[in-house]
Amino acid sequence: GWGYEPTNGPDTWAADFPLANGPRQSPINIIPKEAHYDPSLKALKIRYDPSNTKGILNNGHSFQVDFVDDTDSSTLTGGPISGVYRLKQFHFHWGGSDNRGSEHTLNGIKFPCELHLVHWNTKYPSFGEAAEKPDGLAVVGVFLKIGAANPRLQKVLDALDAIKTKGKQTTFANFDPKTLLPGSLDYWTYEGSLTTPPLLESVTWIVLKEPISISPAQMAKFRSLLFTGDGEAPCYMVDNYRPPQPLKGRLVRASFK
Ligand SMILES: NS(=O)(=O)c1ccc(O)c(NC(=O)NCCCCO)c1
Ligand SMILES: [Zn+2]
Repeated sequence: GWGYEPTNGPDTWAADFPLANGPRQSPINIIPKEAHYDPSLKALKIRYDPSNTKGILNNGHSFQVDFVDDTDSSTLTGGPISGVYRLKQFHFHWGGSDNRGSEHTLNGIKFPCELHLVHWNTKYPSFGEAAEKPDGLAVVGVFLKIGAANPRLQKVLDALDAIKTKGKQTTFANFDPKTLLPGSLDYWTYEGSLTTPPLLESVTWIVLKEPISISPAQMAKFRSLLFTGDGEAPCYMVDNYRPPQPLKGRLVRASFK
C-alpha cells in the first residue's frame, strides 16, 4: 500500500490515486506577500468538548486522536466556512530531523512538524460522505517549531508508548485540543485536498500563522513510533509528509493584514 518510502511515497501515488495531479491538491507553499487580505473573512470559532475524546491510534501513516462526532459538541464555525463542521480527529506530520516534517511551507521553509485538526460539514450525514464533497471538510493546520518543551503535548506524548506499532490503539480521554492552539487565530485559507491518499479535493484549508512550540526531546518521541506492525521489520515513523503541490491558479486569502 501507499506510504512515505521511496517505493511507495508521494511521487508514486498518482499511479493508484489519479487525483494526485488534480487542480486543488494539498499541501502548498504559502507565500505571505502573495496572499490576499480578505476583510470579509470571519474570525474562527472553535468550541471543543474534551469529553468527546475517544481514543488514540497508530494508523501506520501517523497517529491520530479520535473524537465522538455524533453531536455538535465539538465544532468549527466562522472563518472562511459556512455552516457547522464537527471535529473528527487530529493528527501530525513530522520529519526525521528538525529541518523538515511540515506539509505546508512558508516562503519555502519547512517546519519540523505540523498538526491537522480534521472537521466535516454537518450538511452531510457522515465524514465519509463529506470527504467526497468539494465543501465537505475543513482542516486547521498548525505549525510546530523547535523551542521549549510544550506541556500541552505531554499527555499525547505519554500515550505513544502504548501505540508504537501500526494498528495499535489505546483509550485516551478528556483531552481538549483547543489547548494545542496558539494565542492568535490569524490564518491563511485556500481550497485544497487531503494530503494523503485518496487525496480527495474536499478540504477548505485553514493554516494558522502562529506556530506552537515543541522541544527536541518531544520530537524524538514522535520519531520513536513505527510505520510497521508487530512482527514486521521495524521502520521508524518519520518523514510522513507530502511536499507542496502546484497552486494551479488558486488564491490564498489571509484573515489578517
Ligand atoms: N492530512 S489531512 O489532509 O489532514 C487528512 C485528513 C483526513 C483524512 O482522512 C486523511 N486521509 C485519510 O484518511 N486517508 C485514508 C487512510 C489514512 C490512514 O487512516 C488526511
Ligand atoms: Zn494531515
